[in-house]
Amino acid sequence: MLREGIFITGTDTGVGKTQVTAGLAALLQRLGEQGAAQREAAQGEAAHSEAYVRLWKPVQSGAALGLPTADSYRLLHGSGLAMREADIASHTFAAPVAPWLAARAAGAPLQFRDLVADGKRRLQQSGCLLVEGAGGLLVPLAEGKRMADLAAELSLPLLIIARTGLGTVNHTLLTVAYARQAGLEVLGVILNDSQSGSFELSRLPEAVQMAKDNAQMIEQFGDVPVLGILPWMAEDEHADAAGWAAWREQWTAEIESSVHLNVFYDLKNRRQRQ
Ligand SMILES: Nc1ncnc2c1ncn2[C@@H]1O[C@H](COP(=O)(O)OP(=O)(O)OP(=O)(O)O)[C@@H](O)[C@H]1O
Ligand SMILES: C[C@H](N)[C@@H](CCCCCC(=O)O)NC(=O)O
Ligand SMILES: [Mg+2]
Repeated sequence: MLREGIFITGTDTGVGKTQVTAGLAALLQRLGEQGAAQREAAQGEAAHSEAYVRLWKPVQSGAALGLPTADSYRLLHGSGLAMREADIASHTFAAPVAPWLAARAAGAPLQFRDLVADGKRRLQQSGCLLVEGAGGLLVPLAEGKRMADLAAELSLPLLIIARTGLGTVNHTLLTVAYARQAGLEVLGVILNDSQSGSFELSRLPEAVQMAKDNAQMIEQFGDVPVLGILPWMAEDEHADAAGWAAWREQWTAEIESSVHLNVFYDLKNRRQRQ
């Protein structure tokens, strides 16, 4: 059974939360469908589709619904989930700044209790809710509230996305330390090459070695699992449906071969749905 929900945060904005979340959603949904099809074939029943994964971006800033650069758009097309873009993002603001500020600039301040109620309602629906924050854990979200407060209020464990290169060790250890101080469970870290600028560059032996060394230091000094290291693999925001499907296939294959997925499953505490 997948966990009820996971909060995907990052060591910074632009580290690849959206890209990794979209790929994870596509992969976990496919694995859920494959498992169900196998069980149903074994029981001689017809296969039926179910939502094993759902996506939520509580607040996006620097975006407009329907624009290919919006996180909601990239989450939808990158995952291929059967959701509507407007259902993925609860609030969308134009200003490319922290949600608290973007909402104020739009004259529509965010109410933390409404965000929590929205999250609780979504968690009650079937499937694992993958929640993408904006920026990192301490980004201002609502009056007196930061991104970490939403994860804490919803009792969601964290997945931390971080860069692969120099500087990531400090940023990641700071994020882990703050999360634990705030009482948040950290499932693990994924190092994602969001900066190389070319597929080949990320395969350079020195870059690969640095990512591996960084992963080791993060595990040793942060006492936290690094679940995988993902290479540079650019999306094409302007792709058509077939283009997105082809990208998903490549990106999910990369995630499946590079990331330990065990921590996303909870065999003990979940109610049985099948
Ligand atoms: N593995 C990767 N290969 C190539 N490009 C990547 C990769 N990961 C991320 N990118 C690109 O880097 C940019 C930043 O990534 P992304 O938007 O996913 O970051 P984010 O952490 O979600 O940021 P935000 O805080 O704005 O939500 C995007 O243009 C994205 O397509
Ligand atoms: C505009 C960015 N892309 C992002 C908000 C990042 C806020 C970062 C604030 C900070 O840490 O200085 N918005 C979002 O993820 O919807
Ligand atoms: Mg994002």
